[in-house]
Amino acid sequence: MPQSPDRIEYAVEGGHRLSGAIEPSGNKNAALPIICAALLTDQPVELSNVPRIRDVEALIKLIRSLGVEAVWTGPNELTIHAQVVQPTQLDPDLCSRIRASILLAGPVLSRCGQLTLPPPGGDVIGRRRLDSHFLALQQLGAEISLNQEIVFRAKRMTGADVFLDEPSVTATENALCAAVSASGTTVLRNCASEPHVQDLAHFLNRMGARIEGIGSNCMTIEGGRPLGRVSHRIGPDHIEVGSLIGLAAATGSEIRITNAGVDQLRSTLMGFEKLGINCAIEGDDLTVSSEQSKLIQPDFGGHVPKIEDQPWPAFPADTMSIAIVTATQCTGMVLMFEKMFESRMFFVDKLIAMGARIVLCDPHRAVISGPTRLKAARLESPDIRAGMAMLIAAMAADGTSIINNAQQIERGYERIEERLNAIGARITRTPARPA
Ligand SMILES: CC(=O)N[C@H]1[C@@H](OP(=O)(O)OP(=O)(O)OC[C@H]2O[C@@H](n3ccc(=O)[nH]c3=O)[C@H](O)[C@@H]2O)O[C@H](CO)[C@@H](O)[C@@H]1O
Ligand SMILES: C=C(OP(=O)(O)O)C(=O)O
Repeated sequence: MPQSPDRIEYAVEGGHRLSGAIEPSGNKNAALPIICAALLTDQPVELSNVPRIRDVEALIKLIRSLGVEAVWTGPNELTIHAQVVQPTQLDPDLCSRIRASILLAGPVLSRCGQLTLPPPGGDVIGRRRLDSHFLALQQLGAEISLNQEIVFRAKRMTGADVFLDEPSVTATENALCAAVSASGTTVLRNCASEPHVQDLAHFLNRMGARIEGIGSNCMTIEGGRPLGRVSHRIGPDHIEVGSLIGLAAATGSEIRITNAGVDQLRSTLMGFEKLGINCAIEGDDLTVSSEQSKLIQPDFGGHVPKIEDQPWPAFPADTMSIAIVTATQCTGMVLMFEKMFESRMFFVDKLIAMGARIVLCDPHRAVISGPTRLKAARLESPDIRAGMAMLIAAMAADGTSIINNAQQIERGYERIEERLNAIGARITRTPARPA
């Protein structure tokens, strides 16, 4: 049956081993706030290593609708010139497709003093709180009212001592963007410090801001400094690197992940080591050899080990679905504890249908006992990472699986079928990607 061009299907022939080198794309969750932060200056901003993914394309449409120029000057090079920013009505459909639409709040408030934002969306993986955003922006001087849309207003933004109620990633990013333009000093306590938060902070400093404490949970921002022209390269996506490690291990492949950003991978590598998967580091490259024990490492005394997500620098929440599918191909038993989102684990019913032995104890905890042979299935991708987990399961399974709703995967992974096919995968995308 013909599909709408916006609905993507992957047919995945399982059982093929991958071999070769692959480079991760730029970090989705760094590119999105940095694109928004480019609106803080009326000077041109040149970005490279920008992932060409659906979330980025949606955000570019949104900033263009505000009168901002955004031009692709190369496959992953983007120039943004926000000579003017008009806080006009934003398309509710585009805003609801991505979580990152909320990231316009800090920069547009700083630049225009007002913004009316239709509700943001993003992955449907549980409640997506906005409270921390409001708490931070209000303390910096914004007034916020909620009806069908969120209305932000600020006559003047002033630095403050802000203690976030939780280390929310996007709330930290919004607060940073507001604080660099506010007059006076802001101290941002209990803030997030993920690689993408750090990347945004370094980008802002390059623009002329003064942010101290980058990488920690307390940043001090000297606001009101002039912000100008900047060139910046987006860092590698550590979640994509984790996905590639899981994929290689689950399919018994040998791959080299080049320019992997190894400095930011410690907790990810520790998580996979618990599954008996060890990567070799050479410079900034990572090799996953096909000779892995894949023996789940019990805790001392032979107890069932646990992989749990937590705010940075601990194991990332977005790598949890990948760790779950990888564990189905490992020997032993492991508890996966996803603490952040209430619905992220529900996709395991699809893995169970493929033959995995998983007990979903409650919405946050699943016990996996492996290894199990997976058989092909017809799957539907509910979100980016569950979609990637299904792609890994399908590539490890016997037979050909169909993954529907694969446009979800493409929200976060650039040309993934093309890049994996180049190292031996057999994925057919419908509709075919234009040459
Ligand atoms: C565009 C973007 O950057 N999206 C990322 C961002 O989303 P986002 O910024 O939306 O996520 P938040 O950091 O705000 O929080 C995610 C969830 O975790 C809960 N929470 C958070 C901190 C904490 O200490 N305890 C706790 O339970 C929150 O209540 C919320 O339900 O960060 C998430 C957590 O890394 C990632 O999954 C998303 O990919
Ligand atoms: C949850 C994710 O993205 P978003 O916050 O953009 O929905 C993700 O990247 O896994």
